[in-house]
Amino acid sequence: MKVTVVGAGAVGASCAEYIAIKNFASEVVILDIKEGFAEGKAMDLMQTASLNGFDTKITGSTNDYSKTANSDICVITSGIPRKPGMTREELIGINAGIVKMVSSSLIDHSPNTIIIVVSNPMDTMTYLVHKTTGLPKNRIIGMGGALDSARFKYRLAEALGAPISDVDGMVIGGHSDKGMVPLTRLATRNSVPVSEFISEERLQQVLEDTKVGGATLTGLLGTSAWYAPGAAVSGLVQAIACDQQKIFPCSTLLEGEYGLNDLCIGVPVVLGKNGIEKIVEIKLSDAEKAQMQESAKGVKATNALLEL
Ligand SMILES: NC(=O)c1ccc[n+]([C@@H]2O[C@H](COP(=O)([O-])OP(=O)(O)OC[C@H]3O[C@@H](n4cnc5c(N)ncnc54)[C@H](O)[C@@H]3O)[C@@H](O)[C@H]2O)c1
Ligand SMILES: O=C(O)C[C@H](O)C(=O)O
Repeated sequence: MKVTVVGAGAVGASCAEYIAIKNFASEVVILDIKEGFAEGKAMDLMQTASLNGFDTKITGSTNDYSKTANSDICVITSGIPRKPGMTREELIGINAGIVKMVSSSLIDHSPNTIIIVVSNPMDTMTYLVHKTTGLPKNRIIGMGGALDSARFKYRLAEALGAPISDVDGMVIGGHSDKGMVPLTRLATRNSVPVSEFISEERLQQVLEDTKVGGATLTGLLGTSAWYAPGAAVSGLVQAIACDQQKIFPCSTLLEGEYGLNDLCIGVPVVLGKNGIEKIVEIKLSDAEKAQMQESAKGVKATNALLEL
């Protein structure tokens, strides 16, 4: 199993590290445009192999896509991150050009690959990869919901005073400060609805904190987060590489599902060896449906800025 990660920055390196530590891939290639940067990150990571006990071979490449040839899975993290006070949508001007160029170069060398899009604004970048590559929809996956759900569980556990492993919950919708739809109605502590343990008001606070999870970290760090994003990507890569048939909320092209068309947005999907094996349509309440419609409006407004 060969995995390419484009972008050796904070998220790309974290993602490569988690993939290696989980020890399911034979090879990870990290590629970056900055001279020597990917090679340096790859060497540093390889020097953790004996310490962390993995056999995955990590190599770096300065913009040489021949090194990525025949990758089973490619992850796109190249592009600029936001700074405090910015929205993800403001990154479109620079990141669209980068993602377009990177996705075509990847496909030139790995025509059968599955692409995971991370660069922001992620839902729009995922849509752009569809328009650029024309790959079947099961082979283009946007990562956002897995991260947002992890943050939701973190906030739920905090509110409940419970261990995170006792908590389950999912965030669907757009990966944006306003567009996320944390499904509080379906969140549970060991199968019991969380509303049995905390007030509606506290749950609303959890929802609000979850939606601005990325912005909160950007304010603290001065740039956006990388550990949880890297871990979330590695979870998707592992589910595909190991044909786990697990459900994750991912951004995918909708063609009528959830009453939405012609956009990529986060919904639950089953991930396995073919990428997106199935879009899972769960029954939403009227309020949740309305939130999804609103979220889709936001994503479509950003998509409209693309020069296709
Ligand atoms: N979808 C998500 O949940 C999620 C989570 C975190 C970050 N992100 C996004 O991921 C992107 C990367 O974030 P980061 O913190 O790693 O940024 P970073 O600046 O640390 O790293 C980005 C890297 O991309 C490289 N790059 C730029 N243009 C390139 C090109 N044409 N080809 C190859 N490499 C190129 C840069 O040299 C840099 O090393 C940002 O757009 C950020 O908003 C998304
Ligand atoms: O918040 C960001 O800009 C980066 C990423 O989308 C995140 O949610 O951490």
